[in-house]
Amino acid sequence: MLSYIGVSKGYGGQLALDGIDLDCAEAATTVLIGPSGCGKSTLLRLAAGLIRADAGEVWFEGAPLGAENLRAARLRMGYMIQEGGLFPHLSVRANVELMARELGWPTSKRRERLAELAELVQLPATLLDRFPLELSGGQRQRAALMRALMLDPDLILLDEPLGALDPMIRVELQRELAAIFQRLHKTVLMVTHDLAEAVFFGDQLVLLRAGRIVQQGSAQALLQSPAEPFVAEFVNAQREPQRVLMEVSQGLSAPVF
Ligand SMILES: Nc1ncnc2c1ncn2[C@@H]1O[C@H](COP(=O)(O)OP(=O)(O)OP(=O)(O)O)[C@@H](O)[C@H]1O
Repeated sequence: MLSYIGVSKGYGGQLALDGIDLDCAEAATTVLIGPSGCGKSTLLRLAAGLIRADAGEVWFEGAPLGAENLRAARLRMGYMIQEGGLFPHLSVRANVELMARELGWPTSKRRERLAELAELVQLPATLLDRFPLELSGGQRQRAALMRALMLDPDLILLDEPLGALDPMIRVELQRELAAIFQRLHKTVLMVTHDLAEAVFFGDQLVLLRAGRIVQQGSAQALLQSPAEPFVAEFVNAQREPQRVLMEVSQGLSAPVF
């Protein structure tokens, strides 16, 4: 569904990604983890076509992403950037409905989808007519998630989607989202700083360091057979590494919080 083939990307002469080869399998969730600045968001931006690789190619649905197919591809992707990226001059409703309006969805269809998504992310209907600055950080994040899901995309790109949520809503939304992704066979590429969340969502975990993939595979492999000392260091730097390890060994039956 989405593949990176020998992808490198630099900003102003500084290499942010260095020869990335990665396959994000269809109907599976791939989670990018790694220290700040290792290139996670850059991988999402490349998939969304916001930036172009200096070397290598990004393939989506069997074709390399390029000027000629980008718009059509983008309509099949939902992308939630870090901090949400809502337009400040538009209400939540207008933000979420933006692309659906542009595509000519009738009002009834837009309203129906909006209500469905508001229920999913537990955003009270009374907040839909507010502007982003009139919401809390967690409410903004939920609105941004609604916008990313509005067109029912095949590929969902999520950059720290649940970071600003309070723990209770976060756990509930994790469960709901994971169930939806699975039920609707969504292909998801997600960034999180939280290893427990990565383990919960990820069919495949990809650990990056300084623009390179250090290890990729199942949570079990990553946690129980680290490819190099850095992997274990990264795991041990988490808030509760033992708990994450224990949950993994018990079969990932529940969110590890
Ligand atoms: N627009 C830009 N101009 C210059 N440098 C950039 C730009 N965007 C990212 N970088 C640099 O590229 C590297 C990778 O950035 P990226 O945002 O992909 O990292 P990240 O892993 O998502 O980090 P974080 O976890 O902190 O969000 C970093 O060193 C960052 O400073």
